Amino acid sequence: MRKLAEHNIPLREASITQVHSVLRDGNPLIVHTSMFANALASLANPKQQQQWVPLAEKNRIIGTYAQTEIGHGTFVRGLETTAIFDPETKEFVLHSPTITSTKWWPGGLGKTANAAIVMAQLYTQGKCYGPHPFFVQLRDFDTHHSLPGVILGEIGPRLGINSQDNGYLRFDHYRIPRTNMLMRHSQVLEDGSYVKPIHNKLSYGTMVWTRVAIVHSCSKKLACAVTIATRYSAVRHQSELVPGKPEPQILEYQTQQYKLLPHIASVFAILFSASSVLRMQRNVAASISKGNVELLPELHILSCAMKALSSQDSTQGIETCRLACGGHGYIASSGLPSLYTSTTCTITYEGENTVLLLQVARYLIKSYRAGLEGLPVLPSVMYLTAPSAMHQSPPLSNQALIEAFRISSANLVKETESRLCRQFNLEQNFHYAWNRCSVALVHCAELHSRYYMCEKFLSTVESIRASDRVRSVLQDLCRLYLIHHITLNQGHFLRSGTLSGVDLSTLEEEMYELLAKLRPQAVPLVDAFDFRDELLGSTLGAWDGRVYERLYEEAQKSPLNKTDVSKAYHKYLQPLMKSNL
Ligand SMILES: CC/C=C\C/C=C\C/C=C\CCCC(=O)SCCNC(=O)CCNC(=O)[C@H](O)C(C)(C)COP(=O)(O)OP(=O)(O)OC[C@H]1O[C@@H](n2cnc3c(N)ncnc32)[C@H](O)[C@@H]1OP(=O)(O)O
Ligand SMILES: Cc1cc2nc3c(=O)[nH]c(=O)nc-3n(C[C@H](O)[C@H](O)[C@H](O)COP(=O)(O)OP(=O)(O)OC[C@H]3O[C@@H](n4cnc5c(N)ncnc54)[C@H](O)[C@@H]3O)c2cc1C
Repeated sequence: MRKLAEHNIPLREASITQVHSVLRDGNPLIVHTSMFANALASLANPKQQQQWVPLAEKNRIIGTYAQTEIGHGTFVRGLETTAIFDPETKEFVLHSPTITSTKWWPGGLGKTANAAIVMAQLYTQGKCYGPHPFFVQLRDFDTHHSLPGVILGEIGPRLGINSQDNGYLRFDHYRIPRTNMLMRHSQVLEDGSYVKPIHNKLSYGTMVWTRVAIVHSCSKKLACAVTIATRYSAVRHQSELVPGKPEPQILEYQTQQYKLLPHIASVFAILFSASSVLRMQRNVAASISKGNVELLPELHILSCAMKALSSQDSTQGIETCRLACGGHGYIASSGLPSLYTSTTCTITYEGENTVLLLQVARYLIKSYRAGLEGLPVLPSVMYLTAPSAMHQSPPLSNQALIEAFRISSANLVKETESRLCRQFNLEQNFHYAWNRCSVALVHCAELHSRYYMCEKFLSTVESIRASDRVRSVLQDLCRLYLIHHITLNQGHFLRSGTLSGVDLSTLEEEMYELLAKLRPQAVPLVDAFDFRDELLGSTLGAWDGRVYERLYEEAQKSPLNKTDVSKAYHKYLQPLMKSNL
């Protein structure tokens, strides 16, 4: 918090800085500095912002975002917590009517937060208007005791991020003033009448914002992992590449280069996509302020697509980096296990990936059908029904590969839409037909998302003007990324006829050449990420390469090494050894 103040970083921008990496196993303030701060900024009206934002910025109020319940995370419309307006007292009564309505998971809720943005079903004048956000004080601001009518605690140990005190929360007819409903987009007036928003998903805005922040954070986490594994691979010597010759750096092995270099490339692909979505988010936020919500669906879909792809890629990349470090990758002091546990959760939270990809697929199918009917569609999906442009670029050039992605993606959407129609004819029910096609629909969403990411990588690299040599290295890296993802998805390109078997062999050959060409750039590339050793927190990945010394020094800090003979010897081992069991 002191660092944020020193650098004049507003609270709601903290999550896209490295500040939360200071803590190794989750940050109890991350939801306060990200979702809570953003919810106040985007869902509260100006008067409410004046009331709460300064207190949140001074950390008098520490908040969380309490939406998920034990019974429902994905299906937000299914939330059960109620907020019933009482016109007599001009208050909302918050209540948790069932066990499944217990709020479950919010970060920092267990012990840290004294307030929350609570998503609850709004009832007024006897009618339910769906989930809405409310500012709710949970603990006394001086004593930190939970308030009467509020029951809360921590949910217990998790796979990782155990310092984040994820919590549970129940309400027992807990009253809050009417003015605690966040009223920027929709309102309940004093007489209980409801004023609806200009778009009924504006109250989900904090989720959209967080998905964009997650994309950015995934590129940082993956950058940490590739830095550790690449530096280690330059220090580690093992086996013989040529019999009788000295043991080479493991980075000399082609298989090791294949494990690391595509993930170094992936850091850039995710980062450039994150920047593009962030720009769009800022534009949409500005438009919403002027009452224009036209681009909100596009932002929602793009943020779902990029959150899903980046969380999946970074998690897989981090695990590959851990495996690439052999046994030493499994030790906590390598930093890789905690990077993994703090990244794999991004696949689940803020919208489980499969669910988000199905949102993307729904948009693709709707846009494809609209395009066929000649109706207007938004820019990112115009290509689904636009004429093919495959032959305009030199064969297998970067541009041709992007076109191959585009056409294959359009082809897969077309094929899946036909399957959906056939299934609909059999089932006579759209929802059952949709479910029966959902694996294929997820593949459509993944290929569309990959196309977007590849396109952003290429266009960003080509726009670099500062240095020819930097651009040249990044061009090679981008080329490797494109070819790598084509080889991983060969079937789609063969099916669409955009690439032949011979093309794929040629590209594969080029990929192996690129691995060798980029090998000397591997260490400089990760050094350029410029992580301080303190932030990296890794015995394997420190700048000076003193891997073995650091591993040995770190082992000395193990509590078991405080004494030569442990207590357990006297208590258990010695009796066992003497027991003749
Ligand atoms: C270290 C990382 C850095 C920063 C991160 C900060 C903090 C990190 C720590 C922890 C964070 C974790 C926090 C959480 O997890 S909070 C809880 C998050 N929960 C979710 O994300 C729930 C996911 N579910 C949903 O979002 C939705 O319910 C849905 C699945 C997307 C939609 O369900 P569905 O039943 O289909 O839809 P409806 O609700 O009826 O919607 C119909 C219609 O609306 C469109 N839609 C949906 N959402 C939005 C939106 N947000 N904006 C605009 N439009 C939206 C939907 O596409 C559909 O449109 P149609 O035109 O097709 O009808
Ligand atoms: C570390 C962590 C931190 C979190 N922090 C917060 C927080 O601060 N605040 C908060 O409110 N919440 C938080 N959450 C909750 C999180 O947002 C939810 O766990 C997440 O949205 C997934 O919902 P769920 O758990 O209900 O999973 P479910 O939706 O039950 O998913 C289970 C399975 O069902 C599948 N499924 C569900 N619906 C569909 C569908 N329509 N079609 C196809 N398949 C489907 C999913 O793909 C998945 O495989 C956190 C969770 C974690 C793990």
